[in-house]
Amino acid sequence: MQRSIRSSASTPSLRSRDGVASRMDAGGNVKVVVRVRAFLPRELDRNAECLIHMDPVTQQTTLMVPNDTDPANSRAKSRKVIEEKKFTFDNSFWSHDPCDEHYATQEHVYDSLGEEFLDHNFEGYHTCIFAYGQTGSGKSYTMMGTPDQPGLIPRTCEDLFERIAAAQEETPNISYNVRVSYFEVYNEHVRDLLVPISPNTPPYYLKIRESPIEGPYVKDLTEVPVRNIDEILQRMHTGDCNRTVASTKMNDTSSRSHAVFTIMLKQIHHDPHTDETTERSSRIRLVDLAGSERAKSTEATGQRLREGSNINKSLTTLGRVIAALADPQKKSKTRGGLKTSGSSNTVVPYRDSILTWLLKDSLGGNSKTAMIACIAPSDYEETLSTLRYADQAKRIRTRAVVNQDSISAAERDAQIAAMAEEIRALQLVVGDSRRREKDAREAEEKLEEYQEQVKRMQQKMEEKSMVAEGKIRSLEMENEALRLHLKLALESIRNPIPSVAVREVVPTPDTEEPRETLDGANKENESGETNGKKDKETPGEEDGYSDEDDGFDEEAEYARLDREAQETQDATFSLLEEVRLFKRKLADDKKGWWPEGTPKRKPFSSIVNLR
Ligand SMILES: Nc1ncnc2c1ncn2[C@@H]1O[C@H](COP(=O)(O)OP(=O)(O)OP(=O)(O)O)[C@@H](O)[C@H]1O
Repeated sequence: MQRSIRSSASTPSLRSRDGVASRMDAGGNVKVVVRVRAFLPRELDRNAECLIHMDPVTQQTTLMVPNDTDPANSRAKSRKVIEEKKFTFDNSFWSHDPCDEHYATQEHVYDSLGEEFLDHNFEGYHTCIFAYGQTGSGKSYTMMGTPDQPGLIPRTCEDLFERIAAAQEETPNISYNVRVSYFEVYNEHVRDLLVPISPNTPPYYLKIRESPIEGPYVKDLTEVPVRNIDEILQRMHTGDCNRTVASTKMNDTSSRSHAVFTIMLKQIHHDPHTDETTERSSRIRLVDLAGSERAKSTEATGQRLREGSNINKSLTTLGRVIAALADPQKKSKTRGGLKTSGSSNTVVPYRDSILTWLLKDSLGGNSKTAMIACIAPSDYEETLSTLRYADQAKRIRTRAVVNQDSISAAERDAQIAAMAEEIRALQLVVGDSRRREKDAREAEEKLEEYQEQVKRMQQKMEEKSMVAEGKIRSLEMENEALRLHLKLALESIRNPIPSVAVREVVPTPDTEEPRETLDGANKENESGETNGKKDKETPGEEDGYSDEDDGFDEEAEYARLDREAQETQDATFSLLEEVRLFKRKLADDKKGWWPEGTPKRKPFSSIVNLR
C-alpha cells in the first residue's frame, strides 16, 4: 500500500473550541460525486461503447444514447424516449481511461472527498460516505480498492493516524482514542464482521436497538480499540474476508451485502492553564452498498435471487428515503395511504429496511454525508437509474452538529466525585451479594448436615420399629400358646378322662390256663371275693378315680383346679394388657415421628435426594 498520502487538510486542533456543548452547522446538502470505471474484459470482448462523457471543468456528466450494435443495451432500445441526459454533481471522476489527462486515480478520489470529510471528523462532526451503483460498477474498488490501489477506507485510516501523530507532536495535551467496528447487512440481518466465522455453526445475527441520544444502533457489536495504522488495517482486512461475496454474471466477486466500516474518533484536550477538559467525539461511517441490479441482468436463481430481492428491497427503501428527504413537501402528501401535511410531518420510511434504519442519522440527521455514484461505462438503463438516484440525493439536507463537551475543572471534579460515589455504591452491592452468596453457601451446608441427621434418625426408627414388630410377634405367639394351654386345662377339668379297666391274665390251677381279670374295681371285687377283705391301699390308688377311694376329696380337687385356671387366666389377661399398652406406646412413638398427615415414610433413596 502506498504511504505517500499528502494531506492539505487543516491540522487537527481543538483550539477553536468555543466552549459550547455542541455547535450546529448551518446545514448542508449531501455531497454527491460520480465515478465511471474502465471497461472490463467482458465489455472489451463485446466491443462495448462508452456512453459517458465528463466535463472536468463543469463537473457535468453526460449519458449518451447507445448505438444499435451493443446487445447489452437492447432493453434501452425498447424505451419510448431514449435521449442524452446531463447531470451535474459535486465531482465527476473520470476513471475510464488511465491514459486520459483527467483520469481520476484512487488518490484523486481520496484527496477531493476523503480528506475533506476527515477534516470534518477532526472538527467533531459525524460523517458518512456511501458508494452506490449497479453490480460491478466499481463500488468496492472505490471504497476498499486493491493492495496496489487502496481505496477510500484504507486511505482514510492511514491519513487519520498520520494526522494523529502529527497533532500529538504539535500539541501533547490532546489524547486520541480510536475504535473501529465493521458489520454487514445481509438478507435483512446484521452480522458482525470482526467476529471470526466458525465453520459448521449457523451465523449469529445482531439486533438493532434505538437510543434517544445515539439513535438506532447495533446491539453487542464488536468495537475494537486501535492504536496505529497496522492495527486498523488488520481489522479492516479481517472484516473484509468475512464479508459475504459471490460470483454473479455481472461480477466475479460481487458483494452480496451492505458493508458498514465505522471509525469512532475521540479527541480529549486538557488545558493545563485552566484545567479544563474538552472532548470531541466523531463517527466516520464508510459504506459499501451491495449492487443495485435487475434479476434478469444477473441471471440469478435460488439463493442469489433471494439475496438480490433483499438487496433491492433495502436499496428501494433507500431510494424512497432519499426521495422523502430530498423533496419533503412533495412526498409528504401520501405514504402508504397516510396523508401528512408540511415538511415537518413528512414520514420518512427509515424503518422499512435494516439498512435505512441503521443509516437514519447519516441520511437525514446529525451527519455530513457524501454519496459516490459508481457507474459502468456502457449500460444505458442502469447508469440512468443510478444517475437519477444520485441527482435526487443532492437535494438532501442534513443537520450536522459538532459533538463536543467542555468541562471545567470544578465540573470534572464533581463528575469524578459522582463516579467515585457510584463505584462505591456498586462495590457495596458487589460486597453485599458476595456476603449473601456466602450465607447461602453456609445455609446449604447446614441443610445438608440436617438432612444427614434426619437420615440417621429415620434409620434408627426403622431399626426400632423392626425390633418392636418382632417383640409383638413373639408376645402374640406366647399369648396364643397360653390361651391354648388354658383351654386344654379347662377342658381336662370339665371332662376328666375316665379310668380304663386293665385285664390281668391269671393262670387257674385246673386248666393252668391264664385267666383274664379286670384291673381296678373288678379286680378289687374279685380280690374281695377271693380274699374276703379289701386289699391294703397302694400308692397307685391315690390318683383317686375310684369312687370307693376314701382318701380323695373331689370337691377340694375341683376347687384347686378352678383356682389354678383362674390364676392362669388372670396372668394371661395381664399379659394381654401389657401387650396392648406396648402396642399403644409404639403407636404414640410413631405419631411423634410421623405426625398426622405426613405422607408414608419415604424410601431411603428419596430422602437422600430431598433437596
Ligand atoms: N476505477 C476502476 N479502475 C479499474 N478497475 C476498476 C475500477 N472500478 C472497478 N474496477 C474493476 O471492476 C470490477 C468490478 O468492480 P467492483 O467489484 O468494485 O464492483 P462493485 O460495484 O463493488 O460490484 P458488486 O456490487 O457486485 O460488489 C473489479 O474487477 C474492479 O477491479
